[in-house]
Amino acid sequence: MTEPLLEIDALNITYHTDHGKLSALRGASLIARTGEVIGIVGESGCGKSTLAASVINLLPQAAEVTSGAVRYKGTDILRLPPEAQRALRGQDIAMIFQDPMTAFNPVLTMGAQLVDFQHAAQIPRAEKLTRARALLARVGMPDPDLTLRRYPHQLSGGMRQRVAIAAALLMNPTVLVADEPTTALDVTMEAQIIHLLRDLRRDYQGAILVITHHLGVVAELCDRVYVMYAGEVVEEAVVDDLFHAPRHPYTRALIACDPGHFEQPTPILPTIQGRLPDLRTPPTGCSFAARCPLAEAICATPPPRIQISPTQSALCHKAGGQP
Ligand SMILES: Nc1ncnc2c1ncn2[C@@H]1O[C@H](COP(=O)(O)OP(=O)(O)OP(=O)(O)O)[C@@H](O)[C@H]1O
Repeated sequence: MTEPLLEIDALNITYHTDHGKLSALRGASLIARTGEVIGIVGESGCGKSTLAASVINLLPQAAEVTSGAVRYKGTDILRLPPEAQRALRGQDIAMIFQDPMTAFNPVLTMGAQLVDFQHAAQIPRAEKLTRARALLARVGMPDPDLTLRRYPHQLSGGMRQRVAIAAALLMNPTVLVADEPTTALDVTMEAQIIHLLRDLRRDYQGAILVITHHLGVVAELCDRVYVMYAGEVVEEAVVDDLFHAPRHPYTRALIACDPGHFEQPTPILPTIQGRLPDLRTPPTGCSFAARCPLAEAICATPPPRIQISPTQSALCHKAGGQP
C-alpha cells in the first residue's frame, strides 16, 4: 500500500464561543493516498467543514487545535510557520468552495482572478492566461475567452462552480478538498458537476477529499468514506461496504434517509429522530446512543473502535455482530 499523502491523526479542535468551549472535532483521524477519492459524510454540524478547514489551514479565529496533527507528506502542517502554510495553500493543497460566489471577488473579471491565483508561479502573465484558458476548456466552459472577460455575477451557478474547479486546479495541487461542491446547485447542475469531477479524477495525480451530506455524491465519486457524527469518525469503509454492509447504526440511519437511495421516490422522507448532542458538553459514552435504535446500558460508556476488516471500522459497542 502506498504511503499516505495526507494523514489526519487524532485531531481535536475546540471553538471558543460566548457560551463556552465547543468540541467540534474529537479525535478525528483520516488517511488519503495518491489516487484516492475520499468522502467525508455526516449531517450538518458534525464537523465536516472544520475538518476541511484544518486540511487547508484556514480555521476560523475562534478555533483552537488542542491536540493531534494534520500531516501532508509526513509534515505536520498545523505547526508550520505561517509563511510555509501559505506556500502550501493553493499550490499543494487547494479547495473547491461550496459557494463560489463568495470565493470570487465580484469586482474583478474571472481572467484577472485566475491570473492572481497563480501569483506564486514564476511565469509571464500571458502564460498564466493560456493556462487559465486551457483549464476552463478542461472543465467544460464552452467559450474560455469569453469567460475570462466575465465577472462572477455574469455566470450561472453551475458555470461558476466549473470555474471554481478550474481555479483550484491551476497550481496543480496534490490534495484537492471539495467542500459540498454541489450543494448550491439544482439537480441537473449537480449531475453535471459530479460528471465533471468523475471525469477529472481519471487523470488527477493526487488525492481528492469530497465533503458532503449527500450519499449519492459519495456513491458516484468516492473510493472510501469516513462517516462523521458529533465530531468523531464513527465509521470508515470502502464505498461498496458502506452501502451494502454498514456497521454503525448512524451510517444505516443516514442511508435510510438519503432520497437518492430510494428507487421509487417517496413523498415522505424518513429523518433520523432526535438531534446532535450539544458539543459544549459532549456525552461521555457513545454520542449516537440517544438516537440509536440499538442502544443498551453499555452505550453509556465510551465505545471501542471495532476493526471489521482491514478497510472497515466502526466506533460502536455493537459493531462486532452481524451486519
Ligand atoms: N466559527 C465557529 N465558531 C463557533 N462554533 C463553530 C464555528 N464553526 C463551526 N462551529 C461549530 O462547530 C461544530 C461543527 O461545525 P462544522 O461547520 O464543522 O460542521 P459541518 O458538519 O460542516 O456542518 P455544515 O454541513 O452545516 O457546514 C458545530 O457545532 C458548529 O456550530
